[in-house]
Amino acid sequence: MILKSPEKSPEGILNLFDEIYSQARIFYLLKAALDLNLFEYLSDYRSAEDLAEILGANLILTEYMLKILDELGLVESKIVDGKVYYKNADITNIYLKKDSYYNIINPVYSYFDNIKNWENLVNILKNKENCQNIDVNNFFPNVIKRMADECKCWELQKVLNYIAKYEEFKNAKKLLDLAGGHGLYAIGFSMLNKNLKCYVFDLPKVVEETKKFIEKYDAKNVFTIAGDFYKDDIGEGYDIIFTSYNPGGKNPKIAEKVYNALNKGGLFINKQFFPEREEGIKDYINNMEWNFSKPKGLEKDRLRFTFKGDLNFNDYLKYLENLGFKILEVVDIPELLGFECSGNAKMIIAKKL
Ligand SMILES: C[S@@+](CC[C@H](N)C(=O)[O-])C[C@H]1O[C@@H](n2cnc3c(N)ncnc32)[C@H](O)[C@@H]1O
Repeated sequence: MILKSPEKSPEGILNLFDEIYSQARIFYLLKAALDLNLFEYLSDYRSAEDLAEILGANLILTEYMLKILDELGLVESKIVDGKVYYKNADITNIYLKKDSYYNIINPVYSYFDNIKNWENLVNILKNKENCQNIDVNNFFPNVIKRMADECKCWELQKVLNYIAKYEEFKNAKKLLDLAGGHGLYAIGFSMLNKNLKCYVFDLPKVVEETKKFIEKYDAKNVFTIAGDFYKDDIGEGYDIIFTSYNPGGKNPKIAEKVYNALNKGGLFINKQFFPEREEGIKDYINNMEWNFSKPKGLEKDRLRFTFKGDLNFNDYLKYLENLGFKILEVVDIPELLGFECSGNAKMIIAKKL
């Protein structure tokens, strides 16, 4: 055996592990940087010595960490008298510093939480029920805080400004944000149209959080309705029903409820993921993760962001038309945002005839 090579070289296997290991190391380096509040100290240029001292960290490791963060575009460097100084890049100041209104530190930490499931994958794989015993009422109050931080720094403004151009919006008096969670869309709509009364419908424990956002933004024309949209009445007489990333957003029964609750001539604006094809490893990983848990009260289907009873995109549009909607527009969300994001999100704008 010792004199005979195998038929194939180990290059493929070694490179695969090496590449993945490098990415994993960067992942944990970023976690350490955030755990140490490293970016909090780099608003202005500092040397590695200075930073190591502040953090109580090893100098050589701090130097390498800064070089890596520089390569990643999170800090920038300058050399003065042969000495290197580092400070945060602009995007780091905007998104990774605690005092920035737009910081997304909380959503970023969900990566560090979720990776624990992958460390525990054998157990998850062997637990054939794949059940985490949380229910929607306890799960969503945290999810929506993360989603508020995420949407408020780009998607929220893009969507609000897009919808504000509609005459139907300008003339609207009553809007429902169905499964509105944090309520930032409703709050934003109420700022764009001062004559509009906005209602955020969501689960009882979630609307307790919504109320905190309403108070924070001093939104006098935004109100909450606690309920379960599968079982409860969602109200009536709305000129606009908006809904975003709502588990019922591809469900025909919810579409019918929306139709009945809208005034004639009113708009149904539905922003959802329509993941219809699996196109490779990223989709497989995301869909695998989606199947790690099944919170009680959510009938998840196999693909990420899909639920039992959902219609696919084309059938959903046809269903809306059969109900009596005219599809005015379908907006491609990555196009609206100006960058690619996974999940094939679309915003359907339909008018009740
Ligand atoms: C993914 S979050 C979306 C939040 C917000 N619309 C956004 O786009 O950022 C889904 C929302 O649906 C709500 N939800 C889930 N099931 C619900 C139900 N049966 N009745 C009412 N709301 C529900 C959750 O509480 C949560 O606020």
